[in-house]
Amino acid sequence: MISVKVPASSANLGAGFDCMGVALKLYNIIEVEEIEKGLIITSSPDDPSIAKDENNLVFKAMKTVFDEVGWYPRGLRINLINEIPLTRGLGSSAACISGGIYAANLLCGGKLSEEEMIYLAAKMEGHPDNSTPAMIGGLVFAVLEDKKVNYIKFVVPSRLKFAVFIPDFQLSTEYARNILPKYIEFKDAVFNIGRAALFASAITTGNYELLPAATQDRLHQPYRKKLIPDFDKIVNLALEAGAKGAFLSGAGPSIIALVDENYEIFEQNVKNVLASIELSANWDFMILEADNSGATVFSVQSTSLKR
Ligand SMILES: Nc1ncnc2c1ncn2[C@@H]1O[C@H](COP(=O)(O)OP(=O)(O)O)[C@@H](O)[C@H]1O
Ligand SMILES: N[C@@H](CCOP(=O)(O)O)C(=O)O
Repeated sequence: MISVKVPASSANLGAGFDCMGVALKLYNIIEVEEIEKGLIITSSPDDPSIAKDENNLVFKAMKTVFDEVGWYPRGLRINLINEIPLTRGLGSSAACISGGIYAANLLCGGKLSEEEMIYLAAKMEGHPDNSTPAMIGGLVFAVLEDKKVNYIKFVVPSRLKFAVFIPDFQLSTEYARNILPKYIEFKDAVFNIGRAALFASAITTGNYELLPAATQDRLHQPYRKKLIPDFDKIVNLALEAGAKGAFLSGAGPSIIALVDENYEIFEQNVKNVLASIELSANWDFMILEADNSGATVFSVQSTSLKR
């Protein structure tokens, strides 16, 4: 049995739609084992949206590796231990895809390079900003090309924290992508380009005072916030509590805020306000650090199956 640990991820990071994302210390564990025959899939906690057949996202990701290398197990047992909330904008799908590809590559003897795995995952997900940090960790600037992903990984210092606000309702990424406009005004494109560049410079040089300006967006949040009634209240709450920027996590509905070393004061301020304001949904709140490792082998136990 091979066990792989794969992190959650928060994509876009404000202005960097489809090209910036960070891995977070919140994990799924994917356990895989070759068996004599058949496909057995279990998950905990179980969730009706998690398929237990060949439609399962982890299995589909594993199959892309088997198809790529031309090797197939006789049968497969997959056990999923899920900490990443599903369909909340925290990269649960990317964790399945990158974790499944990473696990399958281990199962077939490591035939794919890291670059090939990164590309396979981004191609399957459709954008590289979740799957790449889920695979390699860190805060990643990434662009999906025809046959590869061009990326830079930045190792995030522990002084930068990520406050995550998670509501009790789901918003599928597919739906949240379909509502985006096909065309935007030139000035909105220019607005985002500048802030994405400013974000990359501010985060890598530690100029966190620039982050509130650098995390503003006109490409996706103005459209998606209409689906999240408490969006403005939560963003303003975080900024007033001292966050260095607050914005939609991925396609939402979760909201994420950047917090520096004064995070304990921030946390207390947020908890006080969350308990007192009227909101349309119940919101969980946690402060996470960035994960700088990505998908890793959690454990390997020798399998009983002899070829
Ligand atoms: N642990 C999991 N096991 C199997 N499938 C999963 C798991 N987590 C997510 N998925 C699949 O991914 C879908 C959610 O993907 P998506 O809408 O992109 O949400 P997110 O913002 O969490 O990535 C779920 O409906 C399910 O099909
Ligand atoms: N760039 C994507 C990111 C989706 O992230 P997820 O965690 O919500 O799947 C988008 O904004 O659609």
